[in-house]
Amino acid sequence: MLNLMTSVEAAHSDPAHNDPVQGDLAPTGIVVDHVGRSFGQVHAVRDASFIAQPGTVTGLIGPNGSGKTTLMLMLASLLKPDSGSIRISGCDPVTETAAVRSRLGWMPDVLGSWSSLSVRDTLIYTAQMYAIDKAAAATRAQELITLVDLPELADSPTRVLSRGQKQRLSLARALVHEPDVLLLDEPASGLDPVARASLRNLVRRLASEGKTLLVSSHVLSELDEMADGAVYISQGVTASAEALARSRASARPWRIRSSDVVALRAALVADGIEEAAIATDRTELIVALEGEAAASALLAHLVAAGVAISTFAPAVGDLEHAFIDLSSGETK
Ligand SMILES: Nc1ncnc2c1ncn2[C@@H]1O[C@H](COP(=O)(O)OP(=O)(O)OP(=O)(O)O)[C@@H](O)[C@H]1O
Repeated sequence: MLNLMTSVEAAHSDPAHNDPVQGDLAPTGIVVDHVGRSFGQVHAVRDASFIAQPGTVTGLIGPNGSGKTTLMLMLASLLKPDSGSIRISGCDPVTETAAVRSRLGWMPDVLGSWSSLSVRDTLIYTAQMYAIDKAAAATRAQELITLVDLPELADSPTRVLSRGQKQRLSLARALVHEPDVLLLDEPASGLDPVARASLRNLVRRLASEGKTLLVSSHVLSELDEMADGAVYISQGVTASAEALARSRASARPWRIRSSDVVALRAALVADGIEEAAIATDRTELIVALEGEAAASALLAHLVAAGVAISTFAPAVGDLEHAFIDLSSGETK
């Protein structure tokens, strides 16, 4: 199961959190400390703090308009924060822009591509922009074409690519210079199930190579499977450790299946769950339970009562639960 919110917890529970950059933490990965950015009267990001460690995948989740893209643009050195500080592999995107860009790969949610260039030439020219010589750029382009599975389209102009194929080219482009830190904005958008599975494998592989990945997505089940932790942002503010702890302990629906639904229902009622609080979803019963300990205790009681249980699992993933729970309340 996902180790929910470890990244943001690290930032909020660290004694040096008031200034994580000056604390004991090694200046690697991504360190965001009380960052804010407004556009006129619109406070797109008010107060964002978190740490994403090397070798991990961190999800960035939040409702529409909560500041995810603005935050990513600041991390990518494409937008200057009004307040706070950012470190990418120890470098400041504002004062050490070139160093940050050489260490960071950015996959935007929509690929701005040169439509008449081929996939291969797009990658070669991108590599050359990072001062990779032509021969090495051609070799790197071929490696990436294989990696993201675009061999048939390698020499076609990018304008013929489908949305999903453009996503794969965008990811390849972000990887051209072998960055330490990767920002992926909605990477699974437009991908079919097979391409999503290979994206997930690739993301995990990049993390196992020691890279730091920050992935924003609205497809929470997708993130649940690939992320080690997540940062939740709402109205430009990252969730506090207290809000996350409350969310983890709050009631969430569990799905229970038995070949004998009548016996299952009776056992749930005998365990103190009100009849009205038991929902039915086809062959399964759904009950709200507060935390893992309550779920373990109920399962033990049902088994001890002799009910044959074939499914006992959360009805929503960790991230979806946190998202729904945190969206319904204050984040700070
Ligand atoms: N250049 C800009 N000028 C004015 N307002 C902006 C600008 N960019 C973003 N905003 C506003 O800042 C807020 C945060 O936008 P942002 O795109 O960062 O959200 P998001 O979390 O990425 O949203 P979504 O999930 O819908 O992609 C929104 O209210 C948006 O309208």
